[in-house]
Amino acid sequence: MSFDNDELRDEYPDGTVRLRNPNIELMDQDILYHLALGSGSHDLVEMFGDVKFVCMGGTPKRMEQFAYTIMAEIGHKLPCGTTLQDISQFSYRYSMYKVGPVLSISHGMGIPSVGILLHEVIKLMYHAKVRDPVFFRIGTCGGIGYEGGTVVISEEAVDGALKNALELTVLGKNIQRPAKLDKRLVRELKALSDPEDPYDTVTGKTMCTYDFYEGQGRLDGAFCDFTETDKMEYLESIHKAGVVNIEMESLAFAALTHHAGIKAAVICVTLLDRLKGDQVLAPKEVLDEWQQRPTKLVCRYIKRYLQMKGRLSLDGHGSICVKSPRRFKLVQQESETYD
Ligand SMILES: O=P(O)(O)O[C@H]1O[C@H](CO)[C@@H](O)[C@H]1O
Ligand SMILES: O=c1cc[nH]c(=O)[nH]1
Repeated sequence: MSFDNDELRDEYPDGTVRLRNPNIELMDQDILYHLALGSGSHDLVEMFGDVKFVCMGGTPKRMEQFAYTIMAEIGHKLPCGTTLQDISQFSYRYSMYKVGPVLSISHGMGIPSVGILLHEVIKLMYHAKVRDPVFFRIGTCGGIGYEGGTVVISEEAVDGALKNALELTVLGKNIQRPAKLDKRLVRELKALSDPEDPYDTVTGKTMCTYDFYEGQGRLDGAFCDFTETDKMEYLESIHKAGVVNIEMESLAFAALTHHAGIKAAVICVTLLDRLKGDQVLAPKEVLDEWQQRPTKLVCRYIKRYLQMKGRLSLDGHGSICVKSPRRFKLVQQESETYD
């Protein structure tokens, strides 16, 4: 198992995030407006320089819960009597929590929302001089041929017409950005799924649409100009083309991280099988439990990374303890044969 972004090493040997925008370094300060942060008003290196993992998901609640979960998993301690603070609370747009090397951020719904956030988080990584960050989207989706509760790791993202690129209109012209995800990261995450998990973890193509209803071929929106037969023909055709799930952010997530040279993965849980229906019918408690599933995989990955780097070790009972140099050696040996 390797955690280095080898393909990008040649381009950015020190691992820092480079912006493909010469304007930024000429600016006196850069205001990250939607994060309520700025390079002039905040010491971004001090605040974020140790970040390694950036985890994003749709809702503020999910990402707050994720922050507390990862805090317990890696044994991160807060000063006595304090709670995690939403760093971006005064943006009133996104929520952001920091737990040691992990950032947990809500991205809202859809490509425009996650796109704006990615511009600012990628710039944040640059200003903070973060090295080789790994980005995860922890989401929900509709399955194609998979029951609710299945975890899907995206191999690539495609749009509603099966194009593997994000199309943007810039200065009146259409440009395309390849929506590629890191193949090795997909394999590493898949390898962390446990045969004992009471649900399947699968990989495949993820379709990303601009809409939840008509865009995903639902018959139950406020408008619908197609028949059930049209819908089923479309869903069967994308299923045949290798699409295993549909959601609404992966295209921008894959395209913008790839353009920035950042390793990224998308892990979603299915809320229903779209070949069987349109409405999300599972009870709230079941949906809440399902949403923990992608989180578990990401926690395993982060813990494994910290173990390999000697920043975390587990005792024989799976509880977290401060590693001794000897134990670190053992962890390293185990890790080398891990993949
Ligand atoms: O659960 P999240 O991360 O919000 O993702 C999925 O859920 C939303 C639709 O309900 C869309 O944003 C879709 O991509
Ligand atoms: O069907 C679904 C479920 C969750 N999110 C989506 O975008 N689609």
